[in-house]
Amino acid sequence: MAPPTPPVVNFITGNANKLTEVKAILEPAITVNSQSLDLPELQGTLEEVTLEKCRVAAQKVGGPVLVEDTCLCFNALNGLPGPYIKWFMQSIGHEGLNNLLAAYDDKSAQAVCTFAFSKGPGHEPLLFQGKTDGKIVPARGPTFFGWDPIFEYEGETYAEMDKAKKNKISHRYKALEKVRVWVEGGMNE
Ligand SMILES: O=c1nc[nH]c2c1ncn2[C@H]1C[C@H](O)[C@@H](COP(=O)(O)OP(=O)(O)OP(=O)(O)O)O1
Ligand SMILES: [Mg+2]
Repeated sequence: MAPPTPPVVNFITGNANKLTEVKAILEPAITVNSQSLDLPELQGTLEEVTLEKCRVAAQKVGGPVLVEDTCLCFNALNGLPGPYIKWFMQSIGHEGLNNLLAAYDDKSAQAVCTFAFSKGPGHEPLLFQGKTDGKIVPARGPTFFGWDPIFEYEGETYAEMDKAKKNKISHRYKALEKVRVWVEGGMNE
């Protein structure tokens, strides 16, 4: 008998680094197809931002979609920049993000990944969240993925870390574990 075909998800993102990690974590158990769409992102809580992103993606694609929104939350700033980290990264960069915490002793932060899956237009998305605690440090390591160089976990920044290691402890890995269990369990609501 032929082996069963793995389930397929359609991951919508404009970020090639995210796609690489999602494939590295889920495949071969789950096949990851992808479409690159630049989705508008609302203001609000991380859950609201991700839910709306997923509704819009389902509408545009006209079928089942998986999307993800990533937040970097500084504890001293009550969770900011949070879902706005992309704009902070683009405008003030690694050094500016460190400077935001200069007035505080508490440099602790949380990386949060929220995936949302919708069966298609009009179907309310389901959320899957993963969090990893770390701290904000001056940049160390290669600079090709976002804030990886300033997020330190157990003595190493995400950027210094071996990719395979990041994909075993990251916010994205923890969220995708929940996605995987749900997909392999038959994707019931
Ligand atoms: O593991 C990560 N390590 C370092 N940086 C990261 C990571 N994951 C996302 N990032 C960056 C990308 C973007 O600057 C912001 C999240 O914004 P976010 O809207 O989720 O990502 P995006 O707009 O690049 O892609 P998408 O098309 O999926 O919305 O944090
Ligand atoms: Mg985005």
